[in-house]
Amino acid sequence: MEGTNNEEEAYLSLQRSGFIPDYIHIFDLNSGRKNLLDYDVLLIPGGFSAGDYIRAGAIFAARLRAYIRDLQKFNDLNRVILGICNGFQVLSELGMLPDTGNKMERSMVLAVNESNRFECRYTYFNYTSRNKIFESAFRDRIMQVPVAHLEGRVLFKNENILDEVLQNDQILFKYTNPDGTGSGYPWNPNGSVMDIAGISNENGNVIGLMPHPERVYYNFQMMPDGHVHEKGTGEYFFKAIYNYTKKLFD
Ligand SMILES: NC(=O)CC[C@H](N)C(=O)O
Repeated sequence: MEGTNNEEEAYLSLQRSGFIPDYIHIFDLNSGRKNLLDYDVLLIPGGFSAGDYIRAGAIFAARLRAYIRDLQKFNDLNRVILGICNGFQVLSELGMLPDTGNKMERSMVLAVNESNRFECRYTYFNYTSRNKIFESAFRDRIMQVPVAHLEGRVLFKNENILDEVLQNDQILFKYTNPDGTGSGYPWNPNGSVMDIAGISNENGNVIGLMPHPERVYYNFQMMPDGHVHEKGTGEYFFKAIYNYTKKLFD
């Protein structure tokens, strides 16, 4: 969509992980030239869709709502729907995240960062979930990953939603300091509740995260921090999705 600006890194990351990617513009859906259901994975990339007017992701989500049946079908087929940064904002606007109880009701927001400014720098996350897609790639690892957003502060509509999210093991990625012993600003760049950097739906196939693994596919894109990074965080991330998706067809 107009204002998206991370599609190329996303495309290349998918391609390098084994996928055969394709760009789909919202106009391709409007004209019927492309159909979401012809694909096995949908990635909504980062950017400033519609200039972040109203709220980041709100206009993109309103326009995607025309294809909500296809998105639901995608979901029913267990196919991965991934939203990175602006894509995460879109999925939460659509009610596809955290979607506790599978009702597709909007129950979270990505509010303006507590610092009230755009935060663009490296952060770290740790992985504490048992989500089947990322379990082997990330279990007990602290990963470095960049963020770049103004509206990244995860807030749930009420305590019940947070409780359900916790019960269902939907928190995938949490910001942490580099040794995994705590967080707080600046390690949590936005003030997200429980240091949330990324979550999934109840079933685990719809995933949203604020950090950008597609910007660190290679280890030379990682910030030198005294640790040996054999691979970029993005390679682990996208290959995990590729391996999961491939299994759906085996
Ligand atoms: N990198 C991004 O996708 C940014 C998302 C959105 N424009 C924000 O600033 O919050």
